[in-house]
Amino acid sequence: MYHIQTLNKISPYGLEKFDRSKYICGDDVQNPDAVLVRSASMHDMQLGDNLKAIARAGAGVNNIPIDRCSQQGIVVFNTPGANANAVKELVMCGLLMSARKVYPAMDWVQTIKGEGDAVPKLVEKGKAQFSGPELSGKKLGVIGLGAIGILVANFARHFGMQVYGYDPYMSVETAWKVSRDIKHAISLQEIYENCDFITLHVPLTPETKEMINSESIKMMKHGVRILNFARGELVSTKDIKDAIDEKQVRCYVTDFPSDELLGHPGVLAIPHLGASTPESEDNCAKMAAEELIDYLENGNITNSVNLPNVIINRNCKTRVTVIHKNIPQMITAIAGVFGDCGVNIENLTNKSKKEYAYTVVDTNGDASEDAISKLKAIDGVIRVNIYR
Ligand SMILES: NC(=O)C1=CN([C@@H]2O[C@H](COP(=O)(O)OP(=O)(O)OC[C@H]3O[C@@H](n4cnc5c(N)ncnc54)[C@H](O)[C@@H]3O)[C@@H](O)[C@H]2O)C=CC1
Ligand SMILES: O=C(O)C(=O)COP(=O)(O)O
Repeated sequence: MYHIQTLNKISPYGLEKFDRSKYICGDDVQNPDAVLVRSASMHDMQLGDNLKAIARAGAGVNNIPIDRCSQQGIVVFNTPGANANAVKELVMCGLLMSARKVYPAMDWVQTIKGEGDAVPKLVEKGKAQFSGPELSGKKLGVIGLGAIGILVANFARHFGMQVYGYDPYMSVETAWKVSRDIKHAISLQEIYENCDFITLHVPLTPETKEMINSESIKMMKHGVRILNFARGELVSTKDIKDAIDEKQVRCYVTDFPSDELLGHPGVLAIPHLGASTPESEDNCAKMAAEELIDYLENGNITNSVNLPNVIINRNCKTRVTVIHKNIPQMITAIAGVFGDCGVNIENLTNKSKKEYAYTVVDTNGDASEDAISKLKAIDGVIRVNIYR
């Protein structure tokens, strides 16, 4: 039996992928083979020796100790694009809310309840304080043109916005999806200096942490509106509050409220609802479950953030997979063990990702305990798994 521990509420649509004759799933599962998680922080968690994989049903993996996982040979998956449409739709709502004063206006209109027949007149009188600009003709800067950024950039054109996109790491495959009308910004400065609205769609990394700070805000247009549906730590809380107080920033829409931001005028705080739609929860859970199942049962890796993607049909009696450091002589050493044990290799695949690599060996022979011990003893080998 495989044991799957869930750390957040995971859509049943994903959980039902696990065949109950082979899998036990639940939040109380101990010593799991794999963990299914959304935003719960795993940084302070012990990662047991039996743990082989973690699947993040979602995009951001900053809640997972990736380095520790790699060192322990734990494969970390995410579900690229599975919640992108949900986030895009809420970003559009955020854009509208940052311009038109819908939220404070709706609060205000409730205060005239009880005024009877005077309500329509009071509405017409009171509405003047809530006028806000249109999006059409304004410039939107999209930072990060991944699954979400591209959808946001392409959609915003339908609001009549002029869109600038910035992503120095964009793949060619991704570039094909960007509409031709989107201006390719070659620097962040170009976005900061030109745009009336700026929306962040980058992962939280040491490079992007607090990328919005007093220095970057200084370069922006007076009265800029900033949207953050990516991660709270991308924006310096102190600097954004100061910039709002100085009217340099007109509005900050964030899906990641902190105590200091709540109640601050000019901040529109949303309780991390970007991916909270049934459609996206289903998509993410299904994709995450399928990734775990194919890894646990076949050793195939799809959408891992710390190991290379390796998907090979299984048509041999035995598969042995090795997670190891990406250093010279590993393939020779691994193949040598099979040779020494008299086992013929039918197929050997090796792929690497940064400091780590993955080797899959298929054979019609058997992998003896002796062979497995020898593989584990190779300097640089982190984990060996057998699939029969
Ligand atoms: N509010 C919510 O509920 C959700 C938030 N997110 C957040 O949004 C982020 C983006 O999600 P996706 O678009 O699905 O991820 P993605 O991986 O498809 O796209 C991220 C893009 O950012 C780019 N990038 C990385 N560093 C950059 C930098 N320094 N400057 C400019 N571009 C840079 C990458 O090249 C990539 O194209 C996630 O990492 C997560 O933190 C994602 C889903 C839901
Ligand atoms: O996918 C992401 O990065 C998200 O932020 C979504 O988080 P959630 O799964 O809604 O807790």
